[in-house]
Amino acid sequence: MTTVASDAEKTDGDLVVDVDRINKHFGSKHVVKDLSLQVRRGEIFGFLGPNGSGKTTSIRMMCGLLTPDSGHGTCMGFDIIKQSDQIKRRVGYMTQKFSYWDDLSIRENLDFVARIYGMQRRKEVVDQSLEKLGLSSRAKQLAGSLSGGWKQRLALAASMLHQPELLLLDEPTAGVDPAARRDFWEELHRLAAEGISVLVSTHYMDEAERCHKLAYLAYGKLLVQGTAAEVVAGQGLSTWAIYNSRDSDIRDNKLVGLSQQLHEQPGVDQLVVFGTSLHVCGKDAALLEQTLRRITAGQGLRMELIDTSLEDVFIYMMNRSTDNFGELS
Ligand SMILES: Nc1ncnc2c1ncn2[C@@H]1O[C@H](COP(=O)(O)OP(=O)(O)OP(=O)(O)O)[C@@H](O)[C@H]1O
Repeated sequence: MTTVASDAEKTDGDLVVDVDRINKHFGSKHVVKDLSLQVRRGEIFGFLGPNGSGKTTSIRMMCGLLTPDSGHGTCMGFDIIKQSDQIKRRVGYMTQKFSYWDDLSIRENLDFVARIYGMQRRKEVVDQSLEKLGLSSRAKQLAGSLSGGWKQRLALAASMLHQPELLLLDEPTAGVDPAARRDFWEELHRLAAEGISVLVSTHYMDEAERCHKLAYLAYGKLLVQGTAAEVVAGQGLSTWAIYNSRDSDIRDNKLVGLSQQLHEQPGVDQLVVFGTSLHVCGKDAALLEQTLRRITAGQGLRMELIDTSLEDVFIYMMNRSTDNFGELS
């Protein structure tokens, strides 16, 4: 695992999550393997990785919602194994499958959640929540008639009602349109600025780029962690974009043919068509350039060295971990 984060200037008092070599099995399946990770106060920490790579299980263990088989750690200063009750009270959990009552209004839904928590001064708490999450104007609207984005906002309000210090968001915006996703993330950053820490699992690259830090898991192993820029730099990939010189060539599928030609050529580690360009990545920058110049010569193509994107890196890591599955399992 590559750790590329540098946090020397921070003190340990900032740590909200600090786990050391935690493991989880489900039956014979080793789902999380020796996970060590630290999350700081006010940090939005994103978990990425293929389906079933252990993101949700990791997040749940770090917050005392699931007991690790081995390893140890703290969450908000409490022991994740012995003091899970104290942790649970301070955590807000929003899952993809947040259930609200369609035939209750936003206000009634929040009031219901406040009753479940046994909260005092419910009206005041609900009013504050409506105000804080910009839901006041729709307080009387039935939850069932809300768009996906507003439903997510309601789910966030419900998970924040008891004023948790740490939020767990499990693919919170799956199926929500980009504009609503952007609003949701602005809200998360406002909360983080107030000192609330957020652990979020996602498959969306735009969301990954909005996290302060990222962890990439595959087959239960943490492969890399750090800021988006650190994660990209850590893989040391060189990336070229190749375009058709003429728009008419797009219809000829020239790039698909080129992709086949480049497959398994020296220096070429990855080929991905991105819209009207082909992204070609490789670890050995000089060899990659040599190969590209040789193969594209005289084909009427334009090529340009570009910044490697987070998406290029994640695809690369995913393919690599699949190749190394035997070694990782
Ligand atoms: N309660 C459980 N009992 C048995 N197996 C489980 C349980 N929870 C998770 N698993 C298995 O553990 C593995 C990791 O699951 P997990 O939900 O942590 O992955 P994930 O990375 O969050 O996946 P996704 O992106 O699909 O949400 C999967 O193979 C899953 O089927």
